[in-house]
Amino acid sequence: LHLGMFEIGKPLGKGKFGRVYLARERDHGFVCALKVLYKSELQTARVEKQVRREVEIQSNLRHPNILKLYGHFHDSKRIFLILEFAGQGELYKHLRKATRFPEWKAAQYIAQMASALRCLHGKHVIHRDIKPENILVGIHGEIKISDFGWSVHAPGNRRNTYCGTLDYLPPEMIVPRSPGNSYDEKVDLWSLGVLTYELLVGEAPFEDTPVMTTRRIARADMKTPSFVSAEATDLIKKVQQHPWVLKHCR
Ligand SMILES: CC(C)CCNC(=O)Cn1cc(-c2ccc3c(-c4nc5ccccc5[nH]4)n[nH]c3c2)cn1
Repeated sequence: LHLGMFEIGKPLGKGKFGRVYLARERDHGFVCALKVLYKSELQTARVEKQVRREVEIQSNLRHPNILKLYGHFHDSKRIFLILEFAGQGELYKHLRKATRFPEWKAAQYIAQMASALRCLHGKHVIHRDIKPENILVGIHGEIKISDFGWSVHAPGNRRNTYCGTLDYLPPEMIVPRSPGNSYDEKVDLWSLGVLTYELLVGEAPFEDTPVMTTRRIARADMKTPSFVSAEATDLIKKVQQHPWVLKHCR
């Protein structure tokens, strides 16, 4: 595998590290998303180990709703990741355009997410960063979880710092808890509840100032608009009321 094998097309987006380009493999015309990471940048940010872990995690996952990492190679300065090309791009762009999705569409997306999470958790991988920005849409409208930058092999502990939106953080990653500070795959289920709400309502359930968001998450203080069906409200509440979640909130 080397760069010369690929024709590089338009930029597809900018991750926290490096850029992603549409690319086509010359010999067979295979279309993919080629992500370029600069070794110097990864060293400065001291994330080489995390990138190696993410590559190892993503390379071993085979699921229609998890973005595939086909392979990787590097030259003196850069690391190249050969990622699956998602034909319909980023989910959050579709969400912002539509404001909110009809229930049949949100329900299909959540079912696909639940299936992908069963696969991840089956391999004791916690994603920890489920949010619309990390979900892509394939050519047939199916969703693809991406960006395992924060995934860890369960059980995780809270010492890993976390940056990014608070909206999706579950209580136990916010509220100081009993010693041991470990949490498990259920953090992704909390985020799945938040994602369900956001797909149906168009904004996150605890969206507020950072301080208020933190407080509202810890109290599971959220209101669901009347246009959300009783069944969907029940599902979101079920995640909030789940004995495991409540136990960890006190
Ligand atoms: C090892 C680690 C640091 C990297 C592994 N994880 C990732 O690279 C996560 N990641 C995936 C992407 C990404 C971004 C955009 C796309 C696209 C895509 N398809 C599009 C269609 C229309 C418009 C925009 C599109 N972007 N397909 N596959 C992608 C993959 C960016 N970062």
